[in-house]
Amino acid sequence: MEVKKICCIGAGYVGGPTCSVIAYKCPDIIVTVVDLNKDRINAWNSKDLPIYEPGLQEIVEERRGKNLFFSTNIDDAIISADLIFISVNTPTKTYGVGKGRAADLKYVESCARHIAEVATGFKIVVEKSTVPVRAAASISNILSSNTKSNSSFQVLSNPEFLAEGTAVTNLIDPDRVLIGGETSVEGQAAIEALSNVYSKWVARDRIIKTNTWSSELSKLAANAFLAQRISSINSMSAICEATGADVTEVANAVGRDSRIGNKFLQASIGFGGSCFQKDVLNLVYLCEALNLPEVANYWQQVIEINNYQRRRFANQIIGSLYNTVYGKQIALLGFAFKKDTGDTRESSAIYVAKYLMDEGAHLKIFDPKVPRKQIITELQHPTITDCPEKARELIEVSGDPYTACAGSHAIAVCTEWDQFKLLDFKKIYDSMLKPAFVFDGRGILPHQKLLDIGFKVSVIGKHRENGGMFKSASSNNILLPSSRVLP
Ligand SMILES: NC(=O)C1=CN([C@@H]2O[C@H](COP(=O)(O)OP(=O)(O)OC[C@H]3O[C@@H](n4cnc5c(N)ncnc54)[C@H](O)[C@@H]3O)[C@@H](O)[C@H]2O)C=CC1
Ligand SMILES: O=C(O)[C@H]1O[C@H](OP(=O)(O)OP(=O)(O)OC[C@H]2O[C@@H](n3ccc(=O)[nH]c3=O)[C@H](O)[C@@H]2O)[C@H](O)[C@@H](O)[C@@H]1O
Repeated sequence: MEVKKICCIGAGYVGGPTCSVIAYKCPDIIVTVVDLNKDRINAWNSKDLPIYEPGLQEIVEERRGKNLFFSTNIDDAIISADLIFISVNTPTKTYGVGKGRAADLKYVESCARHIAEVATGFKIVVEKSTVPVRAAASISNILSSNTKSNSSFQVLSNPEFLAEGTAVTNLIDPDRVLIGGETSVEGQAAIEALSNVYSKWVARDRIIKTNTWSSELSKLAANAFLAQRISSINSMSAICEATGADVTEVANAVGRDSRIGNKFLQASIGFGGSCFQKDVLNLVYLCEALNLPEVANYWQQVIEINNYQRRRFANQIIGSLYNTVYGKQIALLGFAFKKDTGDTRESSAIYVAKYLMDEGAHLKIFDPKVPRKQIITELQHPTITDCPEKARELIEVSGDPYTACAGSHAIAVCTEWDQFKLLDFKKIYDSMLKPAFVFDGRGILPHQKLLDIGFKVSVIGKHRENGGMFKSASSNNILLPSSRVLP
């Protein structure tokens, strides 16, 4: 079977870029991305796309109106498609059984019911969303229980591995494309049909074909392994700060072992983003449901270290500012969960801000891509504060980094935006209260230059000595106090 028309339900961070790239690489396929959210669809049809991804605007503008369409007419798109991607959100459940851990599949289920209701003829339904193992069985079940006499379905798993900020390059040149399906003849034919779409631009040997459950589990496993690496290096950063080691040197030495590899070893204030925490928790819940408590505990530790790292960074700031930040002004540089995106979902900056606000600090926040309203909404969320009015009084969103830093006691770098490396730090130093502190939670700033200017600098994973006070190799500028004294 040849796929000629694709419908994608869910015009989010995955559905939008993935289908734009399919439309770009397959001009003969008509791709329609649909969503219940009118504003989002309007934005996809405008100059201001709803998400920022380098290179995406050009691709959308090249194909939109030709073979790429964004619409709220979900029924029509389902009816005319040969292949339907389900690319809706699968957040952590906030209610009922599995609250705080299990994936909430209500949006996936509602898509399956919608497809069953309106589809006619044969459709390949592709699970693009990240789901627990065996979710495809539920989709199949809903589809087959509601099938009209003239419709039939094959369900595939085709998880997405793109990372935000590099979505377009990841989609154009993926490490692999994973397609899981039934081992039956019909299942294999459906796998082949989807594989033929990707093979228009992805080498055949990069398209991995597996059974459905392996595909679903591989997605959770990949995110768990990536998150585990970050928690591993962050756990090392704590040891580095308490000894004479430097986490950058350790990461380099460890990563040069080709069996380990050098990627994803950047110590930080903890991983953020909509998926790592959600998917690891999803895995933990799955293990518990499968009565595998030891495995569940193992993966739970990845989350515990991440929470610890966020808290540790905030505690370092508070400790260094003479154990109180009450009424003090702290500039947060960066609020997105990583550079090159405006996405703040589960950003570690939110938690650092929360811990500082809990101590009464005033925050001046600057991020090059996150709108002011979004920052305020995140910090007034009920999971972050029980008093939104008070939180509002403690937050000021600045339009540029210099305004954020002026009059501050300290700067905390929360996101690794390249532009922060090139700031005029002398100008910033002159505008701050003294002693002027910098807490580099991403290890990106020119530290020696900052020390030479007169800043007190603390870098995640860099050595503290003499009762926890830092000394630079070439200056006497004393940095972070810590809670412990070296033996
Ligand atoms: N954000 C990322 O970088 C990645 C996300 N994923 C996975 O992809 C899935 C989607 O994630 P995002 O795109 O980030 O989510 P998102 O929240 O940005 O987009 C999901 C969209 O689905 C729409 N939607 C929900 N139910 C619907 C329904 N019944 N009919 C029509 N539209 C509906 C929502 O309105 C929303 O616009 C999740 O399972 C996520 O875990 C996988 C890889 C990367
Ligand atoms: O399923 C998903 O949603 C996606 O999750 C991640 O992508 P993403 O969250 O967009 O971004 P990453 O580059 O993985 O960064 C995640 C977080 O880890 C942090 N990080 C990353 C790398 C590192 O060395 N250190 C570190 O702290 C980042 O700053 C960020 O907060 C995975 O990289 C993608 O493969 C996956 O498809």
